[in-house]
Amino acid sequence: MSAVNEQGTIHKGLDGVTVDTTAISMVNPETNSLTYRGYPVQDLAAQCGFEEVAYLLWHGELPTPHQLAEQTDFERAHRKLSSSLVDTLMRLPASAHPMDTLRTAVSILGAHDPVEDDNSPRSNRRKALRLFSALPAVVALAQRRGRGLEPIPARDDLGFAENLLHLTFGEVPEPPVVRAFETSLVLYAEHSFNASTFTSRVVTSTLSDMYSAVTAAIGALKGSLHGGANEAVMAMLTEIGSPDAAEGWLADALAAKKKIMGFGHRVYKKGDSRVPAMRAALQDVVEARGGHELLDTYEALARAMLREKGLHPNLDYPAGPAYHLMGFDTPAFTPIFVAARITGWTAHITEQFAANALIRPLSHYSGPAERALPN
Ligand SMILES: CC(=O)SCCNC(=O)CCNC(=O)[C@H](O)C(C)(C)COP(=O)(O)OP(=O)(O)OC[C@H]1O[C@@H](n2cnc3c(N)ncnc32)[C@H](O)[C@@H]1OP(=O)(O)O
Ligand SMILES: O=C([O-])CC(=O)C(=O)O
Repeated sequence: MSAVNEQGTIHKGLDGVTVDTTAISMVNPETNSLTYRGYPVQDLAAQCGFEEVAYLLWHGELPTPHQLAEQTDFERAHRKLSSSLVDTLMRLPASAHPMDTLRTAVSILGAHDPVEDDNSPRSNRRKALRLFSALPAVVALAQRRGRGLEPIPARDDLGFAENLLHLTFGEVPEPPVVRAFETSLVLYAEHSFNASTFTSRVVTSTLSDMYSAVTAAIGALKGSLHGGANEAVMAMLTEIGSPDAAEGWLADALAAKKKIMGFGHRVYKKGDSRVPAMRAALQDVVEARGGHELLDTYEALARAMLREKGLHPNLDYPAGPAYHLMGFDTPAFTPIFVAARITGWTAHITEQFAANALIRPLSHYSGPAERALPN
C-alpha cells in the first residue's frame, strides 16, 4: 500500500519498490516462475543435487565434476561442530526455539573465525562454505536436544541432504523421502529480495561481516509472516484435525480476521512457482509414510481458501506437512529452511559487497511539531 504526502510517496512495507539489481534469481509473478541464474527451479529440483544448486547460486554456473568434488571435499571436512560450540548450544535454556539455537550458533561461529573482518570475495566464499557445512549439525542438534537426545557424528560418505537426515534421525530414510527432502532444500534455497535476504543485504551494506548478516537474516526468517509460516502451517493443520473440519475452521478464522498461514505472497498473486514441485514431493512422502488424512485436510483447506479469499498456497504450505511426515518435530521446520537459504543469503551478501551502496531509506515524520522543553 502506498500513500502520497507533501514529502513524497510512502511505500509501506516497501511494497512494489525495486531497490537494486540482482543476477542470482528471478521471480516472475506473471508466469508464476522462478529461475536461479536462469534455470527454472523445478528443473533444478528434478535434475540436480542440492550441492550443485548451491554452487550455481554462488558462482553463476553449474559446477564441473572437478569443481563439485572440491566443494564437496570442503563441505564434508567442515561438518563437525567444535566441542565448545556444542557445549554452549546444549547449555541454552530448554525453552529456546531451535531458530534461537541457530542464530546463536552462527554468531559463535563468527566470533571464532580468525579472519572474520576480512570481507574479500575469497574470504566470504570460505565463510559461506563454512556456514553451509556446519548448519545441518546445528539443525539436528536442536531437534535431538528437544527429544532429550545427544548429538551424533556426521557421516562423510553421505550427501548434504542424506547427512542432515542421518544427523537428525540416526539413520538415512528410504530414497523417496530423501528425494522429497532434497527437493525442499532446492526450492527453499533462494528467492530474490525476500525479507530475510533483504535484511542480510542491509547489514552487509554497512560493511559489516557475513556472520552478522546471516545472524540478522535468521532473525527475520523466524517470523510467521516469512519462514516461520511452515511451522505455523503444521500447528494449523493439527488444530483443524480432519478434512471435514476445514471449512468450518476457516470460516471461524476468517471471521476472527486471522491470517491463514501458508497462503498468500507479497509477489505471487496467482500461485507460488514452487508449490507444484513441493506438492508432488509431499505426495511422495505420503505414499512412503502414510498421512492420507493430513493430505486430505491440506486439500480441503486449500480449496476453501481459494473459494473464500482467492488466495493460493505458498511454499510453506506443502513443506510443513512434508517435514512432519518425514519425522521432523515442528520447531525444526524453519531451521531446515535456514540450512537451505544459507546458500541464497550468502550469494546475496557477496553480490551486495561487490557493488555496495549503504541502504538507508527515508521516513515521513508523524510525531509532534518542534516544541520547547517544559520549564
Ligand atoms: C517462504 C515465505 O516466506 S512465503 C510467506 C509465508 N507467510 C505466510 O504464509 C503467512 C500468511 N500470509 C500473509 O500473512 C501474507 O499473505 C504475506 C505476509 C505473505 C504477504 O502479505 P502482503 O503482501 O503484505 O499482503 P497483505 O497482508 O497486505 O494482504 C493483502 C490482502 O490479502 C489478505 N491476506 C493475505 N494473505 C492472507 C492470509 N494468509 N490469510 C488471510 N488473509 C490474507 C490480507 O488480509 C489483505 O486483505 P485486505 O486488503 O482486505 O486487508
Ligand atoms: O519472497 C518472499 O517474500 C518470501 C518467500 O517466498 C521466500 O523467501 O522464499
